[in-house]
Amino acid sequence: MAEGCNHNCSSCGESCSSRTAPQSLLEVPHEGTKIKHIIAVISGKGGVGKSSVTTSLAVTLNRLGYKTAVLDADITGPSIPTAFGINEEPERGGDFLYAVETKTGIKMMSINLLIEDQTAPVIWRGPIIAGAVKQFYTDVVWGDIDYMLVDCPPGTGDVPLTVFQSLPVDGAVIVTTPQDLVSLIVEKAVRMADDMGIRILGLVENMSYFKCPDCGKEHSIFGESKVEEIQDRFGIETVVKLPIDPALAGLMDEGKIEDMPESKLKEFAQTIVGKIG
Ligand SMILES: Nc1ncnc2c1ncn2[C@@H]1O[C@H](COP(=O)(O)OP(=O)(O)OP(=O)(O)O)[C@@H](O)[C@H]1O
Repeated sequence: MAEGCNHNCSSCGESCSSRTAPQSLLEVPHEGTKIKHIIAVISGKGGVGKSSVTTSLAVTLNRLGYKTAVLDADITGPSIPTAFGINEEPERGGDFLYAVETKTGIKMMSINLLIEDQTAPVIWRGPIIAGAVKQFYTDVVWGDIDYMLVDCPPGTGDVPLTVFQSLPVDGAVIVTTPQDLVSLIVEKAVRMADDMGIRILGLVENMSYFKCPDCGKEHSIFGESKVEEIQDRFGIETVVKLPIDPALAGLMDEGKIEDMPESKLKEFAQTIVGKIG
């Protein structure tokens, strides 16, 4: 048994013959950070509107009265600061950073706030990227947060894996679009979460339909919705279909996502909050 053993194997890194539990890989946040719940936002593939959904969900949770934060873990394609219209450098204090605050009080951290030229590509290998994501959790003072949303890069690579292993994630929201391959793509995301012991809180089918502003008829631009099929197949109870909304895309581009009108995400957010408890 290791010297000074406190019998808590999960927090001990010693290679010890008396080990009764594996070492926890969970990172420890800064002492100035108190986060109650963490939700990872994932997608099987890129361009489905994951960042758009993350920021809209953050705005919705914030409006519901929860202290909300967004950790932009999409290191090579960060778009969270743009959506909030923020390009200020975070305040530094010793060897840590303070999360920046949007105009409505959402806390945020992104690699784009730390690089001088925001158009320069971040060309880092997987382990460095994963390290940066961990540091956004450990070396950033987030303050008191009810819900932190983690915008993961698309796919099932290093970063979602790091987020699931290193952060105390309560569950994941999967973002998808209606298309033939969606079932396969969602299955990958569901299985990754399952394998890591992370529960799926809900599924967002983004750009599900377009509602004609003249006649009100709904058109399935990218194909028929696959939501019901996915619900049955994977047992995901909470789903929402979001329309193609050019005005929302405009708000994202202009950095005014906080001016978005109330959306179907409100009910969705209330349901997942109820699930987390
Ligand atoms: N419901 C929507 N209606 C109209 N445009 C949308 C909608 N959702 C997202 N978009 C637009 O689609 C583009 C891609 O969205 P976004 O950046 O959120 O995707 P993403 O899944 O995060 O991409 P990636 O994973 O590749 O970083 C953006 O220009 C965004 O404004």
